[in-house]
Amino acid sequence: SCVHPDRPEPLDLHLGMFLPTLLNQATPEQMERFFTPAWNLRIIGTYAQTEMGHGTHLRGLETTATFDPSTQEFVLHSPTISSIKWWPGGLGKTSNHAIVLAQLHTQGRCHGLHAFIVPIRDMDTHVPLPGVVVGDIGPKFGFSEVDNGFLKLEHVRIPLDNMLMKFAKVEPDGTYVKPPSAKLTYGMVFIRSMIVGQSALALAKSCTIAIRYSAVRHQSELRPGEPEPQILNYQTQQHKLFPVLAAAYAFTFVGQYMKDTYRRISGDIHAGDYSQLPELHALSAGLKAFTTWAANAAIEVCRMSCGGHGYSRSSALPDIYVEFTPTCTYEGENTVMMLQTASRYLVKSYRQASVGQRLQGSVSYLSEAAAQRLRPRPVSGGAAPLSTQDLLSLVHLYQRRAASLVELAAKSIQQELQRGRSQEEAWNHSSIDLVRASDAHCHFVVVKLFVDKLEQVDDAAVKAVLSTLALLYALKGLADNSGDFLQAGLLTVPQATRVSARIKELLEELRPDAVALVDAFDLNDRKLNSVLGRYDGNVYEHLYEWARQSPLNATEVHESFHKYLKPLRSRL
Ligand SMILES: CCCCCCCC(=O)SCCNC(=O)CCNC(=O)[C@H](O)C(C)(C)COP(=O)(O)OP(=O)(O)OC[C@H]1O[C@@H](n2cnc3c(N)ncnc32)[C@H](O)[C@@H]1OP(=O)(O)O
Ligand SMILES: Cc1cc2nc3c(=O)[nH]c(=O)nc-3n(C[C@H](O)[C@H](O)[C@H](O)COP(=O)(O)OP(=O)(O)OC[C@H]3O[C@@H](n4cnc5c(N)ncnc54)[C@H](O)[C@@H]3O)c2cc1C
Repeated sequence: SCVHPDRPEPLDLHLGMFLPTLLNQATPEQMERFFTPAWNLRIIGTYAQTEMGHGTHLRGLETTATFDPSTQEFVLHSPTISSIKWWPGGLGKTSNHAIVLAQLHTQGRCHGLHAFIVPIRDMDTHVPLPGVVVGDIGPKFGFSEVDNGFLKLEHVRIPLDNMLMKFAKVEPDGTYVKPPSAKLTYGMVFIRSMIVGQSALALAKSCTIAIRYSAVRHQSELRPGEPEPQILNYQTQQHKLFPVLAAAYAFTFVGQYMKDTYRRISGDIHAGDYSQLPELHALSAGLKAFTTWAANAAIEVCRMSCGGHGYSRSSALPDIYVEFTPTCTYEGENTVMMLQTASRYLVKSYRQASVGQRLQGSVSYLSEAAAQRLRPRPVSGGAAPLSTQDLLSLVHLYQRRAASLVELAAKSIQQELQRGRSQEEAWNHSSIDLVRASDAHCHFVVVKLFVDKLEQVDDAAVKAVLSTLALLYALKGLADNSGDFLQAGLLTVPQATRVSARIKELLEELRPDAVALVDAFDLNDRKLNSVLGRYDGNVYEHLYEWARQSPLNATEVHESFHKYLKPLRSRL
């Protein structure tokens, strides 16, 4: 539950990053010395990587760890104001240790970022240790339950074996031993993989609340003289909420896939096979960005679809938004993650496929596209016939859109180079296309995984309704991104018109099952914590009860009347 907290907590980083980083990067001796007491909450730790001046650019982090062979110690230091560690969760007041990422200096050379366990508070008194200046960074957009903190280290000494040495090592004489792969020290793949499941949970909660409320809320007049209809009967309300419902199912399946893939590949890595790490990094970075951006926007759609009561904290939707939205920033800012997937994986794979290499994994379609490019194009050149009913043909359409946008980005870089720009400038001047390519690749992966999952469903009725959701997810994505498909020659204007008509039919088909489909998430009232989303639908009575509990209603006449209003009146 540590990486799927219902509400942010000060121990999230201890459970979600400090312990997993020890598991991934500590030696057996260090596990003994640190993991056991950390598991028993004697040691409470955080993951202190980001500094005031750098969060994204890891190579730019300034904190130093300089090895002193005369005392067999590292000296940890924050050399500048911008090097002060800034943001780590639980750092301000809760943690007594931190895994500090610092530039390792030994024998006069810098060997880049490595992880060090630094005690920061006395284990008994909790007073900051000598050379440690630590505190909370102040109020934030949300996460008020978490003491995100700052940490300034003033020549703090720690023993040699406080550096996490499962991969890289420093010998007692200061000799640096390289890790088997420089990429192993990056980490963060675990949390990014878990965040995909968090996106699914945020969507499931939000659409459960909004769809249940839309089934009990009656408003306006559909047919003159008839009773006010459920707002869920309005086509616009269905058009807002049913694609979110479909995405909640889609991301649930992607979250499971991401977790399984993380487990499989990290197992290989522990066995010394690093070959799949690039795929895991690219997939976790891209899907973390894709699903959090989509979920972030969808939570707001759900809130606004509940009208005024959606803006009340009683709906829980404001809290879901405030707690979810930083996932677009932390654990790798989304744009940067999309660029990683494109530049470090998709374009590299495109170039390998272009010289005939057979690709594996989620980019195997780029080999197919490369082979296609070598075959003579059909004279018609037009878009293939479009079936708005056949899921496999829609998966293929998404695959071709992704291949087309990866090619467009790769060609943009080529054109920029031909204009005489440097490598770096050529990439920067193609970064909008690179992000679009990553987005299209991730979208294809999500649609494909959704359709693949249907093959595992035995119950015919369940398979039918999930297929309707998958169709809606795929066609809505097609409609929302019709420009990409039209530009790639994968869609014609008449076909786009048919897609819009089919979406309306699907909304109508889903209407009878909508409430059952959110009940199927099985999110109990305690977990939802929402008056609007109550399972019993008894909203108004509980809304009134909730309001009466407001602290402002503790007295009939609030003290502000006597303190401010009355004196003000007497002066007018
Ligand atoms: C409960 C939990 C709540 C969560 C609270 C939030 C916690 C946090 O936010 S912790 C801090 C998160 N911070 C980040 O994620 C930092 C994001 N920035 C980065 O990851 C890096 O700066 C990055 C990747 C963008 C660029 O790094 P840089 O050193 O320039 O690497 P770059 O040159 O792009 O790539 C070098 C190689 O490493 C690979 N690589 C990069 N990152 C990774 C990784 N994480 N894993 C594996 N490989 C990686 C690249 O694919 C590339 O491989 P190749 O050489 O084969 O192409
Ligand atoms: C709630 C919360 C909790 C956090 N918890 C932790 C924690 O526990 N531990 C920890 O170490 N950190 C933590 N962080 C910090 C977080 O990891 C960083 O904020 C995040 O990595 C983004 O880095 P930054 O803040 O420097 O933003 P920047 O990288 O400065 O981003 C600002 C803008 O610059 C753009 N940009 C940056 N680089 C590039 C590029 N190469 N190409 C194109 N555009 C670029 C970004 O897209 C963005 O639009 C937390 C942050 C938040 C909000």
